[in-house]
Amino acid sequence: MKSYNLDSFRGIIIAMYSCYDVSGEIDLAAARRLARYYADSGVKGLYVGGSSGEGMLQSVIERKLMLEAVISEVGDELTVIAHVGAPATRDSVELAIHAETIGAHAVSAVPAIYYRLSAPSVEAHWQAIIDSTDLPFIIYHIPQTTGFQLSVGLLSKMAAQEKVIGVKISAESTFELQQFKAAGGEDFLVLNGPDEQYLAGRSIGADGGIGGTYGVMPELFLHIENCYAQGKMAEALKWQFIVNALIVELLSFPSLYGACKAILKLRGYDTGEPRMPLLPVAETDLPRIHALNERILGFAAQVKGEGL
Ligand SMILES: CC(=O)N[C@H](C=O)[C@@H](O)[C@H](O)[C@H](O)CO
Ligand SMILES: CC(=O)C(=O)O
Repeated sequence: MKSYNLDSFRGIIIAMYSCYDVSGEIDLAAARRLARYYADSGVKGLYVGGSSGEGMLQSVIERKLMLEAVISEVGDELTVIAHVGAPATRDSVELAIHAETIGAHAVSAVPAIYYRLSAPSVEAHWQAIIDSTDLPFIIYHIPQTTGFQLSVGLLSKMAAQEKVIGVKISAESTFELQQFKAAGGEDFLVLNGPDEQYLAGRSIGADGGIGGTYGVMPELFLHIENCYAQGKMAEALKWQFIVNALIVELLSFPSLYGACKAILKLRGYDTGEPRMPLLPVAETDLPRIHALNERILGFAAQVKGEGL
């Protein structure tokens, strides 16, 4: 049995976008405002500095600042998971220690990127992070970007440790998700990564999800989760399909994060542009962003009207 409160990690956790000012520097006030917006939306938590959070495009100091802004605003209300993955183990360890010092609820990390690493190397990397704090640790498995295939064997070995409470799986195989759940056991969390498969992942064993597009439509994912929890599968599926059409549109822009940030800006949350090499939305695409935002807001109002 894990001694951590696993329930605080079950549910909808937004992979939060980073906030920059006009010159591209971390914007602390904007980060606090965005975190507040999310806390008021009713989600369970925030995942800071991951893929959507552009942690890999920031310096160690910038990553600390972004996390500090979020924790100071919502650390008492939401579960805050600090993604500390970095190419160098020592940077990850520094970030993990900092996260613990300022009150993060868990740390998480991808395998060290860039080098093609062996499983023992990835294991040692993760172990150094785990050993550096008393915080629970969530593995971040995203082979399509890291190139590292996490085996069920290594997952099982990691999951046997008290501090390793779960895995966020962004691979698109729900079979793999189910195998990880089976290997980890009941008190090991499996968190769904691909937002397009939230309901599929949940149905086959995921305890919740961490996703980037949740950040522009938290109400819709909360609704899918509520429908699922109440056994209303047809309704849950209907909304997953609506969400998927929206995600397909989001993915049609030069960068997904640029599109999501442009939508947030329309709602009064200016988080700046994504960092290069991620592309912002072009001026000529703004009418399409506007229309997409209206559609999402319309669905959010509909869901609110339906209650549950
Ligand atoms: C690479 C990436 O950003 N993955 C996110 C997390 O796993 C997802 O939330 C996607 O943004 C989402 O599923 C859209 O494809
Ligand atoms: C974790 C995740 O979904 C992301 O960082 O985008």
